[in-house]
Amino acid sequence: MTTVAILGVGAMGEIILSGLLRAGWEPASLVGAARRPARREELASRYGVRIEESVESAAGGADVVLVGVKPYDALALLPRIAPHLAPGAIVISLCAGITTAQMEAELPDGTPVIRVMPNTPAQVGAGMSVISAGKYASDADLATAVSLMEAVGTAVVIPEAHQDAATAISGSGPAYVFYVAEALIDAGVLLGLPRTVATTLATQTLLGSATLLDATGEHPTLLRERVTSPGGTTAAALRVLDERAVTAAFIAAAEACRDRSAELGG
Ligand SMILES: NC(=O)C1=CN([C@@H]2O[C@H](COP(=O)(O)OP(=O)(O)OC[C@H]3O[C@@H](n4cnc5c(N)ncnc54)[C@H](OP(=O)(O)O)[C@@H]3O)[C@@H](O)[C@H]2O)C=CC1
Ligand SMILES: O=C(O)[C@@H]1CCC=N1
Repeated sequence: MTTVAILGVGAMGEIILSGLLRAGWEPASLVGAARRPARREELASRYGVRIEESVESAAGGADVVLVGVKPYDALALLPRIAPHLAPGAIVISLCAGITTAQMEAELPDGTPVIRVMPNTPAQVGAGMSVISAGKYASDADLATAVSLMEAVGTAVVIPEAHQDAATAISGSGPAYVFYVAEALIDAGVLLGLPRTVATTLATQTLLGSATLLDATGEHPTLLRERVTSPGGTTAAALRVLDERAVTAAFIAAAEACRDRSAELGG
């Protein structure tokens, strides 16, 4: 049984914890570390998992150590856990921007380090994780990380140079989608729909469209054209989105996200 320690059980750490349990992982194979007593009690009673105060004792003995603290806390945490790592333990960072080389520099020589950028749909088994190996991680270590993240969704291995770009698309991407969902719901309410109805319509439209895109493998342009009847309603709406430069706004937002990720690492 692979044992996993999650250091920093905040938003993302809790999602991975709950996602692994949902995927059938044994509570005994998981341990978390959280600083606040109330948070430790909350997590332990919600998940039946051991939650330690100390990152050192949570990391000690684990096969996989997941670093789920904020990027600017991560590098200070690694020297603390370094003396407690089990031989062969893999350190997996979830932190935006922090490079495997930066982490390796804070850990004993030869420690296998893997960088993962997950996303929040992992909570429901629909996550998207992008994974890059550090210089000491073997193919077997990489396979362990892939199989861990596949328990909570889809996982792909990418060159580390693409991690900041991937963060701009899949890591932060759910926030853009929820932003669109909020906009559609508010638009529906403005047009007179009850909020519950607007919410159902927006949610199912996002879900159905993503499922269609995935299931058919068709290009989104073709799928969009199929919605757009000549002289009809969709063309009228899309003209407004183009006039407001929505595509350009998404590109600029992704660039800002990528740059912030690089800055967090720098
Ligand atoms: N949220 C997301 O969608 C994604 C986040 N990530 C990455 O995940 C990481 C966490 O982000 P997120 O979950 O959003 O942030 P949160 O602030 O929700 O979580 C960070 C957690 O780490 C805890 N923490 C910090 N230092 C320690 C310590 N020494 N011992 C124990 N716990 C500690 C914090 O505890 P306390 O509450 O006491 O401060 C907090 O609960 C980041 O590096 C981020 O880049 C990656 C992909 C997606
Ligand atoms: O906002 C953030 O910094 C984190 C990383 C990717 C998603 N959330």
